[in-house]
Amino acid sequence: MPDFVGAVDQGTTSSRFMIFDHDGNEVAKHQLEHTQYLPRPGWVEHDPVEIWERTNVAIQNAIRSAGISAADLAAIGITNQRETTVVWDPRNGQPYGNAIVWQDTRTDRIASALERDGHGDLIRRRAGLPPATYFSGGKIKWILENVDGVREAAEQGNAVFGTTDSWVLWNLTGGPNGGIHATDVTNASRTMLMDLETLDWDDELLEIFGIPRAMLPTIHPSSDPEAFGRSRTTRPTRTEVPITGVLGDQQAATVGQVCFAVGEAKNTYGTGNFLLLNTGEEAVRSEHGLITTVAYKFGDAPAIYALEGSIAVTGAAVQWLRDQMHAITDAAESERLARTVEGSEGVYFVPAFSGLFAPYWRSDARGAIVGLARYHTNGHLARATLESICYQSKDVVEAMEQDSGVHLDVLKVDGGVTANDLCMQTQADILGVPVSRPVVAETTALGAAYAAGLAVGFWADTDELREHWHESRRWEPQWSDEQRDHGFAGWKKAVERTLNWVEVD
Ligand SMILES: Nc1ncnc2c1ncn2[C@@H]1O[C@H](COP(=O)(O)OP(=O)(O)O)[C@@H](O)[C@H]1O
Ligand SMILES: O=P(O)(O)OC[C@H](O)CO
Repeated sequence: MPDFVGAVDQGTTSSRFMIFDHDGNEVAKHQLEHTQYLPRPGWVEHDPVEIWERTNVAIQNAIRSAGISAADLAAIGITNQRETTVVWDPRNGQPYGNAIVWQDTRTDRIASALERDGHGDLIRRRAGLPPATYFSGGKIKWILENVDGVREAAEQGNAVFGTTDSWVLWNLTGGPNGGIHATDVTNASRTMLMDLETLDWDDELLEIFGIPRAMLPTIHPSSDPEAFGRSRTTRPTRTEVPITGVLGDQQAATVGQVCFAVGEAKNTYGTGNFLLLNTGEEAVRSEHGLITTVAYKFGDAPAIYALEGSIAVTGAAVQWLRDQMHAITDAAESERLARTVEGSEGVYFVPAFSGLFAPYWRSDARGAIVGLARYHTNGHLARATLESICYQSKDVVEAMEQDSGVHLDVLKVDGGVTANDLCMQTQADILGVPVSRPVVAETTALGAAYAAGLAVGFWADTDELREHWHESRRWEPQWSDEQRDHGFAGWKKAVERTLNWVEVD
């Protein structure tokens, strides 16, 4: 058996390839950002060709920097930004336009029409999701209705859909020359088109959206020794490596954080925040604004479900400070700037750039900064930005505790923003529970590697994976209850101010 497992992490801001050893330690990594296209207010796009080319370069470079060859990889896993929708021509690999990213709100009218036409309950019941701009179904419908020739092409089998896992997998396994058009249950559970119980595309949902089944990838378990084929492009040796794990990035982080028992949860802080709570073999329905999703399915074992609190804009608010406001020059500077003041002193920033996701699901919300006086500085704005990440997480933790009855005694965290010490301390203060980060912070790629490695026997079982998890850092709450309650009440008031801002009907 080769000594390593590789993982593609095709994220919202970058694509990376990571190589792990048998103990789950990082051996090598190569990461490349891709362009964020913001052509109109509310629109967010990526160029699928750029994503694939950069992913491919990241794979080659990571293998080279590890000083190994592709033959040393026992398997490859793929994990990805979920929901982001690519439609392409399988005859030549040409996409029909840019990918519509999960944060994009152009489908707000489609989402509200689904509710108005009485389809909301069926979608919630069968797919576990509220009709929202976030999920892929509306994005596919938008492309079919707005991009010339795509509907006819789809009906003839010349336009296929995939989230970026499928796009990368198809290219990695040969593209127009026999590429495999597939996805896994976790990614399919983000489309509004899959029945959570049968784990297959649902004809009634496809009918509602007007999407031909022929466009859709085949759905497989997240960990499978055969279904995803072999990588044909892992140069320099061109050795074919089996691809045996595919799962959405938040589900992968759940696996990487070894949340294998009912009641275990993690919160990932990237472009957005995503808190997932393992609910076992039961697809628990939320009454407090969370969504029901597949956490993972390993081979023939039953699917494991999760309750998820998805937040659209967290690290992206830091990117906004950097790229749009030019208040900082890099993400880490947000911490230095925030430390120039003692606190946010009444300023709240609600970054509802894509409306509000969990637990509000309000596509009519837009961003707001409230509580400003002439006294305030960009230091307060930076504080309020970091606090917005933590207050939004508090909203979903509260919803999760109400839905599940599980009271978190510690919050396991990971993702780019967890490098921000002040933000993590603020999170512990606002939640009133300790926050804990593992040694391997790249839990997303690690989870994809675990799914791939389990399928080929590189790791025996989930008990073995548990042994790899070690805490690197813990933040203890320091605020008084009064301070915490006062701060959260202000946040709730600020959120109110953002609602009903745009017309979506
Ligand atoms: N030190 C930091 N402080 C605050 N935010 C940070 C810091 N470092 C990175 N980020 C944010 O983390 C995000 C990237 O995290 P990552 O986990 O790579 O995200 P993704 O998987 O969504 O691409 C960016 O939005 C960036 O603004
Ligand atoms: O790429 P990330 O880490 O921002 O994750 C994006 C989510 O998968 C969107 O649902």
